[in-house]
Amino acid sequence: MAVSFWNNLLQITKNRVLQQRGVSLYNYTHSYEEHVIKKKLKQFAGGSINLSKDGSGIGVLTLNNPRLMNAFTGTMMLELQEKVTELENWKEGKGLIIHGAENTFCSGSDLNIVKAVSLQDGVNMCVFIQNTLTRLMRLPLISVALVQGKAVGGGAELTTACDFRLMTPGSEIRFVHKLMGLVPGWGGATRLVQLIGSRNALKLLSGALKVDPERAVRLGLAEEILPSSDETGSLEEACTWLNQYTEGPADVIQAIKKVVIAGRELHLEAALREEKDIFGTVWGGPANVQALAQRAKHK
Ligand SMILES: CCCC(=O)SCCNC(=O)CCNC(=O)[C@H](O)C(C)(C)COP(=O)(O)OP(=O)(O)OC[C@H]1O[C@@H](n2cnc3c(N)ncnc32)[C@H](O)[C@@H]1OP(=O)(O)O
Repeated sequence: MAVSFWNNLLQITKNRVLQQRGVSLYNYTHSYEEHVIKKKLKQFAGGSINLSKDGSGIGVLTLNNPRLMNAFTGTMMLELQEKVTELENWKEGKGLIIHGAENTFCSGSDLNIVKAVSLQDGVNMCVFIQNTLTRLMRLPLISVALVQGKAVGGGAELTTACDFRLMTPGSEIRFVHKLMGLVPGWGGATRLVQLIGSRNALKLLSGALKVDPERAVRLGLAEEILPSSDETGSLEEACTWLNQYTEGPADVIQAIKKVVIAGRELHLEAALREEKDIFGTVWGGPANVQALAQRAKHK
């Protein structure tokens, strides 16, 4: 009885800590020191991560390294962390679309890094980006990966850190890790299992299968296949798709995403408590007061 009480308390505390923004799963006891790996990542420069935020609360994050099919260089990993921090603090934000420049999504880690770094640095880079993608997944924004062209390796992993995936005709998601003698390390395997179940995840990873849009929809990995395959058209279509979920005040949309994160990540009792706390942030708020004053009916 006493043991289960303490275990429960430990679990709740752990979950609370993990839910806090910017808190890493790893620290120096895991031989992980963020400032050391950041210095290393600076040595692998190239490409950029661009963020544009519009007045309606939709952000567009562009992976921009088209010469290498938008592979992640070290400086892009650093920039992604900065943009995630900016998005965590975006009070007016409601939604986020992640896409790649020049009509392809992302080919994972820059292979020049993979070739150059030691085992310890490789693992620490993996920790760095896993932390960033965990924070991305927990953003209080509704996020969409717009998959055009190819999402390969770490690029496939990145798609799983978004709430939804929309694919254009002819695009493909492929976990090629096995062919590289690797397994996912950016959190992609864990998230894939949560998204499509362990049997399907095992098939995609062990077969390094090419997942076309039709298969992705069948597996529940993608929501929809967009009609356009051109860059501008598909971005507009992704925005329109997202708008149906982001209509309304930012504080309410953010609260909705937060209760879903709590339900997904916490044990039942902790999730219920968290839900109550989040409820308390919108009760009596402007949107609530206005809806009551208008005697809103929902026919
Ligand atoms: C835990 C992290 C795991 C990882 O992410 S490990 C990395 C996994 N990714 C890969 O192995 C991708 C290797 N690349 C490919 O398979 C193909 O390039 C890919 C993405 C299917 C695209 O094929 P194509 O459309 O035919 O284009 P292509 O091969 O001509 O590529 C254009 C140029 O981009 C380069 N490129 C593509 N992905 C890269 C990468 N990840 N790192 C470094 N360079 C990369 C490619 O070498 C080519 O350059 P070049 O024209 O030969 O000089």
